[in-house]
Amino acid sequence: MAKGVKKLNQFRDEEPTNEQKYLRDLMEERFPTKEAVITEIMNLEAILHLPKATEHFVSDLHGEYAAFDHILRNGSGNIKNKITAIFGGRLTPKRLQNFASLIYYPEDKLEYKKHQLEQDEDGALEQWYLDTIQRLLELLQFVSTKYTRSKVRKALEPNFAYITEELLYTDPQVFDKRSYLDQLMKNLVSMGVTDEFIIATCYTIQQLVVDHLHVLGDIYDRGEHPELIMDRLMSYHSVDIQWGNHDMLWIGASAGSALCMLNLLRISARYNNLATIEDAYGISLRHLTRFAEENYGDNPAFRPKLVEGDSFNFDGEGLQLTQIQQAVAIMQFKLEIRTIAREPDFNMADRALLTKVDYDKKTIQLAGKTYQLTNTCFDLIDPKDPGKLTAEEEELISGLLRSFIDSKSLQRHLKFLVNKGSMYLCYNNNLLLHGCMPVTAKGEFLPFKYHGKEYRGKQLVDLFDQQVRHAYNDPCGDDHSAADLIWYLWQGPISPLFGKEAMTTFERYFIKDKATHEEVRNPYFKLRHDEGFVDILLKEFGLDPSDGHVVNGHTPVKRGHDAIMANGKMLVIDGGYSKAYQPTTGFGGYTLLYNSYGLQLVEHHPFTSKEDSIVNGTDIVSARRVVNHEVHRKSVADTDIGARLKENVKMLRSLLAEY
Ligand SMILES: O=P(O)(O)OC[C@H]1O[C@](O)(COP(=O)(O)O)[C@@H](O)[C@@H]1O
Ligand SMILES: [Mn+2]
Repeated sequence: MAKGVKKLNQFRDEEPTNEQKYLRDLMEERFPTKEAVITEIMNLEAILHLPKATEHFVSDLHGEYAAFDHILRNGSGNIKNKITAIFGGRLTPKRLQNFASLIYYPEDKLEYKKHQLEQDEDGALEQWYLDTIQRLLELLQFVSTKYTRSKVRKALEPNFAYITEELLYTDPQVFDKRSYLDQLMKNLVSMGVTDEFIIATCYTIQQLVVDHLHVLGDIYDRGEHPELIMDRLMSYHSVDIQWGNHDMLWIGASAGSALCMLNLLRISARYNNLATIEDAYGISLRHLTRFAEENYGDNPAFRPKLVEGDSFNFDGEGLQLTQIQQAVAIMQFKLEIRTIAREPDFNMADRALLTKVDYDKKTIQLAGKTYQLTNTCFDLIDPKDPGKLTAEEEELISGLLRSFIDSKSLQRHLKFLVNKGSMYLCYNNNLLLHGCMPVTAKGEFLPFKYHGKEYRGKQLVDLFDQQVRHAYNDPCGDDHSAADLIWYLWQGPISPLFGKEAMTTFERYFIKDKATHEEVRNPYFKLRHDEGFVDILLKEFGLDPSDGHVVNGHTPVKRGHDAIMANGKMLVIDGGYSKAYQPTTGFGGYTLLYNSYGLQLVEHHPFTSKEDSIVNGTDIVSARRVVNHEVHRKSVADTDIGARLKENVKMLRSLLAEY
């Protein structure tokens, strides 16, 4: 115990918990003198009065790295807002936009500018550098005002921290200081580091404009580069993730669920993204490809989906993908029978579809009706035991599963996804959840029976959260059940991440009647328009309905359809990044910003390209809508971090009383 500190505080009403005692001990060690305690109290009290920092919400990234990267760089339009706030009226709209794209893509924009202005003989480039540095400093100053100096320092590139602080905090109007500042600027030029300085400052501005990022799930599947998104998230300054149903497939594969792995392989073949698995994660698909080529032919139902820019030749690469998709789909349908049989709690016997097929007549019985099957590819199915894998399928699956578990690059990403992620998150009185909370038509939380106990509402998502971690951390355990539960999260009828009665993949491949393709949504999706229902949901998670919101991703919102529901308490922000879904949604999707003034929904145009932004200054923010405007501007004191700081202040005050 530090010198001069009396034995534990006698004046507290209640006996402190072990955790409180531990924290106090730590505090005593960190602040061993009265002066140190006073300084820290003053520091924390000052922080509590700063404006609340900006949170940025994105969702359903689906492997679309370039679009996601752009949205991070422009802070969903927040950088442009700040630029307009300072330079509006001083710069033309074109110059504002050019300056914005310098901040988004500093390296490329600098090259472009140099190339553009180098030929000018009257020193245009030099003037541009001078103006640009001045403007950057002005902007940096503006975006720093929300933070303590120490936080700003942490966001600076260490090599330029000293010089930036001098430039930032010295008043150039004071005459004596002016020559000092001029000298600093000259030094930047004479040492040939102006470009580095500009680049570093642009990234610092990006970092300060958005303090914290929430990713509401579905990072993986459908798009080309989920692995680049994961790398970007891993180096982002502050982020949390709520898992999506697609993310579950990847976590499940690494937790030893063959069924999850087969689903993700099937989707990867369908969207022509097997390169992610082979090149980014180093998992060889040679054996699978050979097996598929030997056993399957062309089949119109299994051809890969074309997105803009794709062109297939259906007797080459396209045929190979068609063969792989069939091979994997059939193994998937076989394994579904086994899993459904060994997990009676899942209550999914009606989805063991291969057991309902008449293999001679090529028909299936579904809900008492018989349907003709088309485009079948059932040669490797034993009609007497349709769940049985052939010896080669068996070997193929176990080899692939081993490779998923052994892939170091994949495990690096998934470990981060599991550790930074969760089923849901309560953050600053908002509930963040990818899909839904399964309910009855009356809005009562649906029970899920698991190993003899019933779970519903918050308890249910907590159960899933705990089991996902358990399965991921013990991928080779004998007990299948936690890994099976991850698959249940992908397509189970009471999965909060799926939110539909059944996934009709089989029907879409083999049955013409479109009525069988429909996936019936849980009543949650209707009820979430109702304010009373959203209030109940918030209360279930211990949040205050008068101030809280629920944020969901998962369901693409069509342009013109409202993403703001229940009197502004329910917000749905499926990003719409997925190129494959843009023809349906008609635009680039929504993101959300939450700053000290309130929440804003941001609408995006589909992303074109980085080059377009650099050369033409194209931005993708199309409109912003205020969800709510705080009557009193929110400060750090009103946030979760603020609540923790207040606790610390309380503890420090009691410590002070004892010195
Ligand atoms: O468009 P695809 O590739 O056929 O996938 C459709 C499947 O994806 C799902 O929509 C799930 O994905 P989302 O979470 O992106 O909605 C299923 O409900 C559906 O069966
Ligand atoms: Mn989803």
